[in-house]
Amino acid sequence: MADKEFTLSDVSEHTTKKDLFMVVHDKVYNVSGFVDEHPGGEEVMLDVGGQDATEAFEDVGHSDEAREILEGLLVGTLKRGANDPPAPAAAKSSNSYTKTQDNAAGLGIGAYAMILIGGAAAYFAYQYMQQQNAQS
Ligand code: HEM
Repeated sequence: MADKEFTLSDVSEHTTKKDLFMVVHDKVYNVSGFVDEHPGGEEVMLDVGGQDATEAFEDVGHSDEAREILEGLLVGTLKRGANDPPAPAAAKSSNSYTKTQDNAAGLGIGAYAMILIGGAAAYFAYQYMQQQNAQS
């Protein structure tokens, strides 16, 4: 069922709360069962129902958990016709947001490593000096 192909006009026929489809990154999702549970409210889901919701979905910077839920709602792929608008550009806001977090974490680990290495170097230098003093 998940490899079924839909056109944008097929998707646009599912716009009610009980029968709601949306497109995210050229995949078609049946979100009817999830509308009531959506933490962002049903209003926004109904707004993009039957349409390409890629930008709306990415603009919010949804979590990985949200993406997992999305996978469970997959019903098929979008077949773009010659007259259809092109696919929106690949994820931007949410990705750069996660990347910033990754970088911050990376820096954090780097900083800890510096402190550890610096501490160890100071310790050995101190030991060395003690030895020198003891010899003289
Ligand atoms: C099937 C598609 C969608 C799924 C599975 C989904 C799932 C979720 C989940 C799990 C959250 C909680 C926060 C997080 O984990 O990121 C969330 C929050 C939110 N979603 Fe969605 N979402 C979908 C579509 C949309 C769309 C199309 C819009 C918008 C226009 C939207 C707007 C929001 C907003 C504004 C929040 C933040 C709510 C808050 O923090 O108060 N979502 N969504």
